[in-house]
Amino acid sequence: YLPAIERLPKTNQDVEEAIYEELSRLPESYSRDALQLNSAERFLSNIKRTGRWGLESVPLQQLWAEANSWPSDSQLTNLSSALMGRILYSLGHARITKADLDTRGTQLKILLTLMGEQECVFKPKWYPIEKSIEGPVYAGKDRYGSEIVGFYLSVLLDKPFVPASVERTISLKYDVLPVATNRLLNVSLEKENRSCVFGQCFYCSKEDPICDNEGNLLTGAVIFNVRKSFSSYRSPWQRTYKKRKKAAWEDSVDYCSAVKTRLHKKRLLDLIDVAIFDFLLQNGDRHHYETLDDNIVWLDNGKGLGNPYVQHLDILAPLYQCCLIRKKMWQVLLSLAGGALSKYMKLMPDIQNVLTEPHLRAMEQRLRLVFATVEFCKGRHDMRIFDRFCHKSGHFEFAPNTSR
Ligand SMILES: Nc1ncnc2c1ncn2[C@@H]1O[C@H](COP(=O)(O)OP(=O)(O)OP(=O)(O)O)[C@@H](O)[C@H]1O
Repeated sequence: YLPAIERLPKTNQDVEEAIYEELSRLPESYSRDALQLNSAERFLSNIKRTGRWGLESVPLQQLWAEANSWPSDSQLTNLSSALMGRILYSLGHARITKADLDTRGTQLKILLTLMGEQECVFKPKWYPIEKSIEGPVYAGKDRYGSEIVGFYLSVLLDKPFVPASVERTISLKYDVLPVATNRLLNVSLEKENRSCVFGQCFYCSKEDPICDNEGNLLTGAVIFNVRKSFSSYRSPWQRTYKKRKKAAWEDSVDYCSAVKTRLHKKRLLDLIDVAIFDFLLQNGDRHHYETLDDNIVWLDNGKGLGNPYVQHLDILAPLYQCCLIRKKMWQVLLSLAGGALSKYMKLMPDIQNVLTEPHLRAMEQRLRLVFATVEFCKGRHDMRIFDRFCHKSGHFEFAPNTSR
């Protein structure tokens, strides 16, 4: 055996190999029977409260007013609201009264206004859900299902920072173009007798429009548009998006010490929370992050669910380079072990339309990789580092040993 110091990984590749080694001997305790998740149970029972989606009639204006009152310093979405089911139902069914270009971001999206004056973002379905996206983690166009599964995953993680998101099938021909603004009409066309929109964005082109199918229908994600302004920051773990050029974080195992000098601890722990969420979802394109009242909001989750046969462990770099995790996040992750993640994901509304079995299995495997990463950190560092958590005051504290 090498002395401990010589066994310390020198590159990120060594770290990833060490994590896989930990995975191969992950303690049994990480496979214990699934626990009951109170937050998810509450969410599900609220959805079912008044029929499948909460069909009792509440005026739409009142409903949207409620949803718009949620975003604050502690949440974007009130996951325990009794009106949640009704809001999801309305996102999926309320009449579209206006449709406009959404020029934010780099990918095609449409800004819909629903009856009752609620704006939402429509991200279309570009691929069948079974399609595996090859190439780098950021390859391909948005996956609409990733936005929806991202919302459900935020429920399971008890992190209310993802806007409500549902699957919806609309008709460009009958629902959208008749109420479209001129600027949206200007970027629409007819192709082989079907209505299409090519939009206006970095990756938009007339040659690559999104179109109704032969039945004049188009499926996508309808995402509640949060009426707040966010501050945007470059992620310290941003990729270079160039094959031959590595980012600083990819080149050094000790990268986190530099980040710690620039960011306060709460922000760092927030970034680690998001990295875990992104890793589970395989959302590897968080080049920037946005905050509301100093909390990171988990917007733009459309690059997940690309390839269920690849893990992209480097999305977890903030965790394995800093070896810090918020205590609450850790406890929630433990409660998802032993199959609870799959069990609750399968209970989410219409999940089979957006999440395939291979993707769900991949999420389970990634959860185990998160556990293996924590085991790696425990082996490499003093256990107290891993046990650190953050008080509201922003100071690190040492918690009692939480090993299982
Ligand atoms: N549901 C929403 N509520 C409020 N703002 C939103 C919402 N969705 C997107 N935005 C805003 O629009 C911006 C662009 O959206 P998004 O990141 O989803 O698009 P994108 O095309 O994937 O962008 P990029 O390619 O730059 O990642 C976000 O950074 C955010 O500021």
